[in-house]
Amino acid sequence: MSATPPFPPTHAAALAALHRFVPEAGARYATRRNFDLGPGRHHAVSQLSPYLRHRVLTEEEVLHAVLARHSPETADKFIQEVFWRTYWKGWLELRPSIWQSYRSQLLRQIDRVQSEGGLRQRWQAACTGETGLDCFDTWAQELGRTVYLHNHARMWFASIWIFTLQLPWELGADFFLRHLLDGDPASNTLSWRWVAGLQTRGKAYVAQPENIARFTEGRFTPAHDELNTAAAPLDGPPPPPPLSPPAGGRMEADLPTLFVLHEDDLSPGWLLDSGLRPAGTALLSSGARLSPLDPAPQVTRFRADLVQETADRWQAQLGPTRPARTAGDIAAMAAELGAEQIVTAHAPTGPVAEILQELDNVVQLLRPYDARAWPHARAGFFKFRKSIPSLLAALNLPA
Ligand SMILES: Cc1cc2nc3c(=O)[nH]c(=O)nc-3n(C[C@H](O)[C@H](O)[C@H](O)COP(=O)(O)OP(=O)(O)OC[C@H]3O[C@@H](n4cnc5c(N)ncnc54)[C@H](O)[C@@H]3O)c2cc1C
Repeated sequence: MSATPPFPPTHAAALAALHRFVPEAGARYATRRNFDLGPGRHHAVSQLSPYLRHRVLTEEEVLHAVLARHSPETADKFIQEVFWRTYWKGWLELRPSIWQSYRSQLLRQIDRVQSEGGLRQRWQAACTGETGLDCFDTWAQELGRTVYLHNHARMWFASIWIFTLQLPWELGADFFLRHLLDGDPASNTLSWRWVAGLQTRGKAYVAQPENIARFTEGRFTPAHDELNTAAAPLDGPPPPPPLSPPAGGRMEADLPTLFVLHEDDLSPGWLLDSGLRPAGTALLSSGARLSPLDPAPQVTRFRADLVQETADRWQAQLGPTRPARTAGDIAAMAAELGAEQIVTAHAPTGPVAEILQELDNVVQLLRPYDARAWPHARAGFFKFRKSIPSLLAALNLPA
């Protein structure tokens, strides 16, 4: 197996991956998506998440491509999965305090790791894949090597981390965020909460040996006494009530403008089409703020490379460009250019949004797709799902 992950940081590679996968997005995806056959054999799923997460490809583009080939009924399962991403993002956008409390609990758990030797050893063994549990260790090492994990492996891994190894869920979410190329504040934090039983309160996801054996086609056959199969959900406070969805700002097309191209939205065509003519562009990648611990170098490099590649493709319309890591970098560039406004695509809850919040005069423009979808993310996915037909209808999909 190659040590090089199959995710070149380019739009062309993202499009090629989409076109390769589209024929599989119908019945085959529905029947095979839960099977994890191991690295190099994830052909039943799209592996588009590193590109979708950074919006090198947008959800709309992917839905368009799939529905040009399949009926909504045949591709129903795949469409729903794409909307899970949209839903989690909207849900966290309406409850940003969940991200803030995850971050502060993570700091607390990292302190514990430093002061409690036993916890530190168990955490290190889990991160390096040396717990003695064959399936878990293999997934930890696969993640380290390929910077991707199949969805089912993520569920089993998180469940074993929390219930069998009895490690704090925040440390597991952080381990994923630092190693996944698609590491995402919403999908990651809320999926870990869901496995733990904090998201759908009282209902945890507890990995079962038979399920692992079946969906790995016998690659792993953990014994019953190796896994804690009768675990109770973790206890925690109920989620706060939803806030109002973000309204999105309005730019003044005639003002001298600095554009911030950031890693949460790397498809700037819609902004340029709506009249944005920047005097210059700051290229914002927040890799270093992902975690108090060091992210995997592949993750920070992938993000920075994707931002740079996007800037190269749109170079003619961006003015002079320069990498930025902090609010101070952005403010300095705005001052040098004499910019009177800073315009950017709305950054959802997470490190990029935190950097932008440190600036005064930022206009964050909200994609119509997000503006339509996020208000439906007030409750569970079951309710959100009912709005999928109307959200699809708004996309002007092929007849
Ligand atoms: C504990 C845990 C942590 C996770 N952390 C992340 C994360 O940090 N970043 C991330 O992008 N996804 C995360 N997921 C969701 C999901 O596992 C990945 O999006 C999916 O495995 C990506 O692989 P794919 O592109 O081959 O998916 P496919 O099966 O081909 O699905 C197509 C697309 O639908 C979306 N999607 C599919 N499943 C989910 C899901 N369960 N939740 C949200 N969106 C989904 C993704 O955009 C994906 O690219 C996590 C899931 C779990 C259980």
